[in-house]
Amino acid sequence: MLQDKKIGFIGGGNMAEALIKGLLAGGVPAGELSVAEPVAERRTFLKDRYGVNVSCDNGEVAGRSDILFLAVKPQVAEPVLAGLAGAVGPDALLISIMAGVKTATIEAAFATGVKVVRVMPNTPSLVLEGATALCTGANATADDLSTARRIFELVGKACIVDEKLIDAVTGLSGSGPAFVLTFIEALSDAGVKNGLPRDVATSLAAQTVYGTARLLLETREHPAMLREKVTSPGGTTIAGLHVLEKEGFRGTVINAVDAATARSKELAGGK
Ligand SMILES: NC(=O)C1=CN([C@@H]2O[C@H](COP(=O)(O)OP(=O)(O)OC[C@H]3O[C@@H](n4cnc5c(N)ncnc54)[C@H](OP(=O)(O)O)[C@@H]3O)[C@@H](O)[C@H]2O)C=CC1
Ligand SMILES: O=C(O)[C@@H]1CCC=N1
Repeated sequence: MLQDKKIGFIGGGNMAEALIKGLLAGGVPAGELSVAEPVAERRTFLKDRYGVNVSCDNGEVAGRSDILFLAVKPQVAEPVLAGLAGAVGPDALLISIMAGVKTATIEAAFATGVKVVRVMPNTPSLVLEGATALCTGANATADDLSTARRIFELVGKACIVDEKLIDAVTGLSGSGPAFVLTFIEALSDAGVKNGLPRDVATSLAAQTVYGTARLLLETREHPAMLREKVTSPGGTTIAGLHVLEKEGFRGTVINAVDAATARSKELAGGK
């Protein structure tokens, strides 16, 4: 039961907040959650908003956690892991959400046998609509993986993948919200260019993306089949689709996900 576990976070940033919100919504008592965060204003915010325990001491939070989230930027992984080495209990489960950082790198920083689950969530977890993929390191058990999966199912959808696919997940769904938001902003700009007020344009653009995603998920039809139902012969949609194809829209999207995936692989080297 998650309710019986003490859960800690190293780093109290955007993703930690999204997960805290989901855990609370899932019935985990605030008193069981602790966050180690260096910035005093951020600690005050998290304590006041969510009622969680806060500390500026990573070791203190690690020492009292059955499940410990590693939620700092990958660029500070090395010193943070080194600082935690003696503080993590022998049965603790480490759940890393750090982009690019391999389970083997985390395991190497701790005593032999440390249990690590590596996860790539995304920011819609904040509104319980996250998309997450998880994989295990060398020592985490099937039970550990299912505990971690249950946590991420509190904040959205979760699936299990091999660790070699986590960089691709990072490029697609980890970074994906930024790509989708850029698309929504562009749709809104286009509406404004054609005379719509900004608030109307942004609301129409966001609802169109949200509604289309739900249509796809709920009908389980192929995207091309659903697109066909929008596209009248000689109509407006085919005129727009022609421009997207001419301008290389699909190739650009594929290149963007490729670049994000490649960057995730680079982060493994600590760069
Ligand atoms: N944001 C996203 O969409 C996603 C992020 N991730 C991964 O999640 C992790 C966190 O990202 P995100 O929440 O966006 O980042 P944030 O910068 O919002 O959060 C990281 C937090 O950790 C704090 N911190 C810095 N150094 C330390 C330290 N030594 N000990 C404890 N805390 C420290 C930071 O403080 P300060 O601000 O002072 O540096 C900050 O508050 C990253 O590894 C990222 O790759 C994964 C999926 C999606
Ligand atoms: O931009 C990043 O590096 C992180 C990882 C995935 C989303 N944000």
